[in-house]
Amino acid sequence: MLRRSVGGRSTRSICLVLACLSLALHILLAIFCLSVLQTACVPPHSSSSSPLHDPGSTSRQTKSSVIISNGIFANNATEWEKEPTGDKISTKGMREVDPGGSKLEALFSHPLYNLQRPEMQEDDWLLRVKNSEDEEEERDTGGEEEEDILEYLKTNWTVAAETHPPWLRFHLGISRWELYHRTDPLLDQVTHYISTQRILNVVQKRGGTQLKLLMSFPNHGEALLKPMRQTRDAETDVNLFYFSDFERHNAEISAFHLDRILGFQRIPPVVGRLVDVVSEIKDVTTDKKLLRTFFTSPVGNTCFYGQCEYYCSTENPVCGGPLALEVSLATMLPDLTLAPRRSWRSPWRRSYSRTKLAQWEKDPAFCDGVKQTPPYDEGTRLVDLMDMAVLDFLMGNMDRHHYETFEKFGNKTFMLHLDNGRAFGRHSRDEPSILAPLRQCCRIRRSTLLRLRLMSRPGFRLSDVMRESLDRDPLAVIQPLLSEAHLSALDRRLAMVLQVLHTCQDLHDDAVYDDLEGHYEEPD
Ligand SMILES: Nc1ncnc2c1ncn2[C@@H]1O[C@H](COP(=O)(O)OP(=O)(O)OP(=O)(O)O)[C@@H](O)[C@H]1O
Ligand SMILES: [Mn+2]
Repeated sequence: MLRRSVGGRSTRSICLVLACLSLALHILLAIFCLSVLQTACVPPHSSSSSPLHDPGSTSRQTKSSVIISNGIFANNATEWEKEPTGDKISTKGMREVDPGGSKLEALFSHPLYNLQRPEMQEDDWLLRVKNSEDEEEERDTGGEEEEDILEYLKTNWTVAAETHPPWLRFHLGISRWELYHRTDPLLDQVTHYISTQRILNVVQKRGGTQLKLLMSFPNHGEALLKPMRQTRDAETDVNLFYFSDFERHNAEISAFHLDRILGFQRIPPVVGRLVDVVSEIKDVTTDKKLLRTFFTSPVGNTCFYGQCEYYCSTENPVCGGPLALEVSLATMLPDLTLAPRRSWRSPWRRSYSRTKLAQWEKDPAFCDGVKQTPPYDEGTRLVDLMDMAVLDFLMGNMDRHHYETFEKFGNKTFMLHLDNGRAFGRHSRDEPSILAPLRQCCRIRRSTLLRLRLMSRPGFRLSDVMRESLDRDPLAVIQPLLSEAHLSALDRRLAMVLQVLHTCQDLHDDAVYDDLEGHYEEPD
């Protein structure tokens, strides 16, 4: 009996020990599984989640890279050079895309987006830190309006760069080849600055045809405001000519994101903001002509219309709801007194007439003449035009009558893609005539071609990376900046661009302008 009870107790304790052991093993197993799962969920580049920040990108150079002839260059690009059309591209030489991860990060981590910059010479920067001689000169030439800014620059350009306000660092970072470096964290700071800083003053901006406001912030920062006039989904009326269409604030924002995704960096940073039409415009403006146009609508919304050529009337008011108004804010470029710009008429400019056709619409060989005409006869200007045609076709922008360049750089520089307000008007129709430059010239930068092909692949799909990029804009919490219909139009149009390029490559040996030729640098 005693023995049985002793035997029973020891069996019970053995069972207890076994149970504890099994429990401990299960807990260990659970901890292990959790940690493995968690690791699998961490995106390939852990990052800050701030808008537009490009994680893991603060270092400007990648390990294996090619230096290229006209200024730009790539890693392991040769793998790509041999590839035919988008759908046939192999994954050779490509970073694996984590199916659950960020496609935008995967795109921006790709070697084609981490091309090594050429070494910058002093005169490749638009502005330079000043010395006392420059200051003297400026005192003599500056206009009254600019004096404040010049005074500010004079006293600040010599101090440590970190103390410069973001807008000034943006200006100081403009180079011969691009407006900003895509991986520069400054981009985040400048958009954050203009989307959050107190608005000190508002005046109407002259030039152009539609209402635009110039907003001033502390530390002399400035931004160009375009207001929301219609809902995101409102498609342009089919009976409206391109030159009568409303400008859209979300088009300005989306164009900036698209330009950056295409790898161009030719549009100044644009960000959305919700402004209070009374406390942030009416109460602070010193523009009496603007102030006179404020009124309260029948439903109690505060509205205004300003003074301009198109749509500045009581019938076309810009209204808060009742006070909040969605706007786009574009970072201002350096003042023209500091960095004069040249405006160029686009060879493929439309006629801006209801009845007349432009020369390029009548002459299929139009490009032959353009190719022989300066500045398109040498350097990268012609391929820059092609890049712009691709950008405009993707976003349906028919309003590219002019483009600008910085005078300082002569013809050896990039083209600014300003004024994108008439883009993204229609998603249900594509406008093939915007691709006329590409179709007629059959010329494209290799780096552009390869990036376009990359974005036609599911892992880097253009609509997906655009959606993700636009989601980082402050206005995305109200409503996505572009509707799904506009996003899928991007994919459809990209396929059309690639088709045109495919045909070009079949017909012409010189269709691809090789900006990626060069020698590999061994990883260090
Ligand atoms: N970010 C910017 N920084 C400095 N200047 C700018 C900026 N954006 C536009 N501008 C200047 O302001 C002018 C007018 O801007 P924009 O072209 O956007 O206006 P618009 O009313 O749409 O013009 P248009 O009627 O000619 O199409 C431009 O030609 C350009 O020179
Ligand atoms: Mn315009």
